[in-house]
Amino acid sequence: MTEKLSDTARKTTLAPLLENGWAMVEGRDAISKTYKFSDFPEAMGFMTRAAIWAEKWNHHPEWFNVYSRVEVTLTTHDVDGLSSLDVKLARKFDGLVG
Ligand SMILES: C[C@H](O)[C@H](O)[C@H]1CNC2=NC(N)=NC(=O)C2=N1
Repeated sequence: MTEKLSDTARKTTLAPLLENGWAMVEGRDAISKTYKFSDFPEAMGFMTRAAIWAEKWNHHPEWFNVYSRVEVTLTTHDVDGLSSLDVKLARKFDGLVG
């Protein structure tokens, strides 16, 4: 059962992401990050690898791509806000580029 992130979890698990390029989305309980790549194939490579994890975990990003830029927004629609699944996916996405 997915639940909204508790205040404690926000301090312990969300805070490090917010120091690593993720930001709260204004007016929503969601986080976003813009990844920059060298070109379109690199951006698509990231999206393809990210999509495999999203599908595996049944947790899907909202995202927008233009050429080498990928803007990712994560939130959990089922709880209308952030959950541990968003933290898990954000960490995975950062790991794919790291
Ligand atoms: C029915 C299906 O399990 C749900 O719609 C899943 C799919 N992917 C999802 N992705 C995200 N980001 N939030 C959800 O609540 C969600 N729910």
